[in-house]
Amino acid sequence: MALSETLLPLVLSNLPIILPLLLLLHLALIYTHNSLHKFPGPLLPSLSNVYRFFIVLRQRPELWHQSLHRKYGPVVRLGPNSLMFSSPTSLKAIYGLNKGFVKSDFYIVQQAVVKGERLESLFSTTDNNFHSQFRRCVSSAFAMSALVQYEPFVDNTTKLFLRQTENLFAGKEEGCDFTRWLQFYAFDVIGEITYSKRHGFIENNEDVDGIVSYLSKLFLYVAPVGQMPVLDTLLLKNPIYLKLSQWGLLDSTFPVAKFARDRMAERIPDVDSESLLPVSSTGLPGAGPQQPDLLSKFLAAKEKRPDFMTSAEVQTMAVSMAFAGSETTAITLSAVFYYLLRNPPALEALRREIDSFAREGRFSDYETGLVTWHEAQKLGYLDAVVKEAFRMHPAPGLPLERVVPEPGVEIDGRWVKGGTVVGVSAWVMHRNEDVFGDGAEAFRPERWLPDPAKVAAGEEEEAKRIKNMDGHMLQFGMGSRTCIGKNISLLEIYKVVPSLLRRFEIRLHDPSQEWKLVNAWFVKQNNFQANFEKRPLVMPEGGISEEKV
Ligand code: HEM
Repeated sequence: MALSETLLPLVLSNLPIILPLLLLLHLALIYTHNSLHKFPGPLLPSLSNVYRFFIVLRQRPELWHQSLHRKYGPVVRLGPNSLMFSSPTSLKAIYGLNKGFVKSDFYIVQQAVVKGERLESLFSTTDNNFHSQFRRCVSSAFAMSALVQYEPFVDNTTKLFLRQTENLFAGKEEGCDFTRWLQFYAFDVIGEITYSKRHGFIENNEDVDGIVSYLSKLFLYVAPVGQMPVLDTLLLKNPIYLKLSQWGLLDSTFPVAKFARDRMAERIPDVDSESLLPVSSTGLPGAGPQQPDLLSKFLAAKEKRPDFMTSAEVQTMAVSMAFAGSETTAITLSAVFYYLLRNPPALEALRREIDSFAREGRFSDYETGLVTWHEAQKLGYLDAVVKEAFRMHPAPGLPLERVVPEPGVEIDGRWVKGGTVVGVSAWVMHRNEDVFGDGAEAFRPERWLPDPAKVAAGEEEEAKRIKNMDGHMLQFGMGSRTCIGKNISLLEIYKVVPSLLRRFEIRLHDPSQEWKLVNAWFVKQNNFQANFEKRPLVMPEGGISEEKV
């Protein structure tokens, strides 16, 4: 008798037992994958990424991450192949330079598709070699020393922003959707720094080409799908879609990419050094002072390294500026104002600082209220407020995932096998009381200032405490993949916050209303309505000198 004749009926008759056994075996293999069963964590997420997908879909995963660490300690198993850490030492182990970690597939979900091909950006590439070459090509455009060149662009947009805030919202009882208004500001500043041309959000007080809502929707997709990247190959990057895109039958180019393409077309026709210079905001070449903008620097990098930087890299870089630099800056600005309005003593202290600076005649502009980067550097309480807002509300709301290199590494004294996805969440790290002191849940800018009582006991200790806090801030990431646009965003934030406070009294439209957070990779605020009243500029006590007007 053939084996199949005896075995098949046996298997079939025992299916009700065999199937559950196979399922159990399968689950046991997942559970023990990479020996991750040795790490604490809830059972269901360790068996399938579906659990995490739904948590992120519900848009407040940072609360889940915080509660997991409270319950399980400094390392938690977050999925079949992923761990989340929270200790200060894990930061260096995971994000330290030259450790060989690469970004996880979460970032591949964020890659755009152009003509059926995935487009790797500086932000989304998972290839360390490609990344380091790319970063080297463009890094000088983002150096602190380049800021001086961008300040006139930020000034243009900020002055318009102040004017429009007065025209559109001052004295209006209905107030304004502050987060949205700050988003318009951030998009226009980035447009101006990148192309010397604003998109027109502030002028028109509208979401030009639906860019803001497109980006929001994209992040709502990226965040949950990034928990199960395989879904992306069934959804936005499915083979049919890729083919249609390759054949040109489907053009899903993001509106910012179209804007970038048009600006490049204006400059690329004859690429000599003259044509790399930007056209002015009016769009007329030669009108107004010419400053090098980011696009001109990316084009110059293309000239210098044609073997690496093609037009595609230039365009990707230009588009990344809007992708990575607008929402994140707007979120931070919203956080600064929300926490100030919710904490009147902090708002009062900042006003006092700005007003006495004005009374001493230390601002250069007493007409529009604009504050220069150089002046803002001298406002110590402003610095404390901005840092505290970054701490309380870091823009990235998910762990910054990295893949452990083979054969594995030791993190916090525990061996983690190669291939495991690990990460730290800024929302967890920033509330670590060992680093940030007691009451880390509360907004208290004073924690960033030397405590006068302790200074008496030795200034060095206080300086060390503050430096240590600085070293554990994760809002810009850490290590080789740290935010390249950090200086640009700081330039915007440190200028526009005091400028707005010089010009306006700002209050919450309805203090009984809390803002509503949506964590879709970046933690955006909704329901933040504010009212503006015009405020006379505080003048210097000794009168105003001619050149300061
Ligand atoms: C407050 C504002 C900003 C915040 C909170 C922020 C946050 C971040 C974070 C957390 C990362 C690292 C992501 C990771 O490791 O997974 C990053 C990378 C990056 N950011 Fe920003 N960012 C801000 C502003 C900007 C601006 C203004 C620009 C452009 C002008 C920009 C461009 C980039 C780019 C290109 C990268 C990728 C860098 C690399 O991988 O080498 N960001 N940003």
